[in-house]
Amino acid sequence: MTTTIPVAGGAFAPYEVVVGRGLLKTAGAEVAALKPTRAFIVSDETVAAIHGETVRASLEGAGLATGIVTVPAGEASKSFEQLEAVLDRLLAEGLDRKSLVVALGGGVVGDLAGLAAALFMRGIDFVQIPTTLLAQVDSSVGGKTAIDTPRGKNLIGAFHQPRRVLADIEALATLPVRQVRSGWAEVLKHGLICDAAFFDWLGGEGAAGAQGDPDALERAVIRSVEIKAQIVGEDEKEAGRRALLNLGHTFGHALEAELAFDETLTHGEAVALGCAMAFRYSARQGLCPAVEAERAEAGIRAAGLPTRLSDVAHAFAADALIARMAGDKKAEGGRLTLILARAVGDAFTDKDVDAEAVRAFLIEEGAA
Ligand SMILES: NC(=O)c1ccc[n+]([C@@H]2O[C@H](COP(=O)([O-])OP(=O)(O)OC[C@H]3O[C@@H](n4cnc5c(N)ncnc54)[C@H](O)[C@@H]3O)[C@@H](O)[C@H]2O)c1
Ligand SMILES: O=C(O)C(=O)C[C@@H](O)[C@H](O)[C@H](O)COP(=O)(O)O
Ligand SMILES: [Zn+2]
Repeated sequence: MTTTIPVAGGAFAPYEVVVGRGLLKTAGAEVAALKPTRAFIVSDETVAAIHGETVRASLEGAGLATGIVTVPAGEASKSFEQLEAVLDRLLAEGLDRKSLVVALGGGVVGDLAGLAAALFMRGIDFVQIPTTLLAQVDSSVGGKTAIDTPRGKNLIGAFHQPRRVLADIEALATLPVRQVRSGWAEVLKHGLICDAAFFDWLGGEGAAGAQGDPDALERAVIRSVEIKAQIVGEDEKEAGRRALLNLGHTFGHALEAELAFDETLTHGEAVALGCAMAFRYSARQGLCPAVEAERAEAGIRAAGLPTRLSDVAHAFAADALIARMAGDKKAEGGRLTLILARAVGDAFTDKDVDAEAVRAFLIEEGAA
């Protein structure tokens, strides 16, 4: 059985996210229905070795000319160097404007391949086949594509929506447990933003999902995609409500950048810690009851995710973190923007954050 979730709102061509089992094997027919001249796979070395042949055979079986380009696994591949390598390969392969890119992998591959598709001949179609939980619940939906630079996270990118998203729950069976938990962080984020009942389910009946239980994972993917689809349908380019999806990211991206995007923290772990910090900061500023910040932190920690700077083996400096946060894409005219909360399930955007209050908070949190 599959579940189909529409992503629509008028600002872009509508598309569907299909969630189900065995979708890697049937991807060929789904892609062929879009009638491309070719369907070229972009993946990373790890995913290509596990799932590449299934998808390649499915595309070929559906009569599509195909091929595959891979990048090394990991965040470091969201780089100018790998973007250039992928684009050069697409050119060398002779793809045309009616060719289609198939992004097969986690958020790194989706963001990189999506940006390559946005740039190739000024924009060609792409299909997302997300193989991590994080990519299924978040990065494959909504059209944000990007690479990092040493100056910060996702600073070079484009909005480019996929034509279709195929989220195969069976693909998650090979995912390391650390990566399952990492994706769970973005799932928890969706509950923290706007669905307190979902957040409580994730910590109760649904908690097995964080350990890889496929039924709980499927429900978590479906509800997450419903939440994200509704928000991006209203606000594709983050003029307003979409910024809520950045809960935990202003802190989280600053931590990732300070760690030079190494493996100390995955993106999901940084977001988990960032969400706990956003709730504690909200409580400190009197915007949210302390008990709600404790509820948020307990739910995140119960899933085995970090909630405190002391959980990370690195000495962070408050000023360095603030400088990173000032370079965040949400900052306007030098003012920090943070996504804060009144309670679990009730996040809001604060565009006028006092940097001195954040500095004091970071020092209370253990930054130097
Ligand atoms: N565009 C967006 O809206 C958006 C949203 C959230 C996150 N992101 C981005 O996504 C990235 C993180 O994505 P991620 O967490 O998927 O990381 P990732 O793509 O690096 O994947 C994590 C690891 O899992 C491996 N892997 C992937 N699928 C596998 C499978 N089925 N079996 C075994 N191993 C598998 C990968 O090779 C990699 O080593 C970050 O760069 C983040 O900024 C983007
Ligand atoms: O889709 C969005 O909008 C999000 O903010 C989702 C985030 O989980 C994701 O990490 C996104 O890439 C962050 O966007 P950025 O604009 O802060 O780079
Ligand atoms: Zn994220």
